[in-house]
Amino acid sequence: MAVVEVNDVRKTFPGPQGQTVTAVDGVSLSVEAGECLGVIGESGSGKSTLGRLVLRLMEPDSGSIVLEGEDVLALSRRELRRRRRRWQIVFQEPFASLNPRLTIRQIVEEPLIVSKMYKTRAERWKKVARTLEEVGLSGEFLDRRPANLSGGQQQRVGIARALVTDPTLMVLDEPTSSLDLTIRASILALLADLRLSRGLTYIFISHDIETVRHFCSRVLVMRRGKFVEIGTSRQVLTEPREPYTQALMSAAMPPVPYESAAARRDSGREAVSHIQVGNP
Ligand SMILES: Nc1ncnc2c1ncn2[C@@H]1O[C@H](COP(=O)(O)OP(=O)(O)OP(=O)(O)O)[C@@H](O)[C@H]1O
Repeated sequence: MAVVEVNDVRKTFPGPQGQTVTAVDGVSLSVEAGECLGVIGESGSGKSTLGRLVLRLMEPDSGSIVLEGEDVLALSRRELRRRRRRWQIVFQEPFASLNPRLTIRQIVEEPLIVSKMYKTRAERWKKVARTLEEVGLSGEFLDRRPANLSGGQQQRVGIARALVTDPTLMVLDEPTSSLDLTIRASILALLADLRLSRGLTYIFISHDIETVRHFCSRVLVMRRGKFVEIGTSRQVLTEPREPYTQALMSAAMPPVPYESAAARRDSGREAVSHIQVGNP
């Protein structure tokens, strides 16, 4: 079943000199349950705008967006708020996306309050602690504030905040690009494990072609708001049809190694040799 069906979506913004910037220009895509679709393209190609449109965090000018069979654009604000718990986002800059005045417990609890998932605070706090544990943060983090955490820990909180409402779909908007290389690997390993253990569907937005190659089964290439090509990562990133994709690839960075727990189990190795999957 397709979790995401986007058809001919378009979004314009007023530009700085009074002109119109077309950020997303007639893009269509679909994502199957449990799949990870990578979205790549150079800076300004419309990837983040597309990610926000899919979750209706901004309104498209035209097109249709269907999530889990629901016409998202037909939902009232109230209905959308209720459904939001199933469709979440993880942002690029964890610190900027976390309210510095709140404790980690309050930050991760907030989506539960908004979605009215639990009746009592005790139930919510239990769920918050369980979710933080799932992303590798122990109870000692509950009463800390974002500024007292490392970048990797902050992004784990960002992931916990998205995960706490038990979503089916997560848009990951460059979730590791602000992090150091080794920390990046451990966050990617966490995201890969969560996808398998929870059966999550991901839209993974990234500049980093090698990460997308390892992380996603299919990839969509965008240029200046437009769809360039889509296909399996193997096909698009080994034998790209479009010259633009070839050009992107020739500017690509070396790979970030990571290994999911499932891959480690499958290969009979629990410990990871080339990266630290810890709690940076
Ligand atoms: N809120 C906004 N107001 C005006 N213009 C915007 C807004 N958001 C995005 N844009 C413009 O839309 C275009 C696409 O931006 P977008 O951030 O979606 O691209 P991107 O591929 O995600 O880039 P990056 O990789 O740098 O994050 C850019 O020209 C950008 O300047």
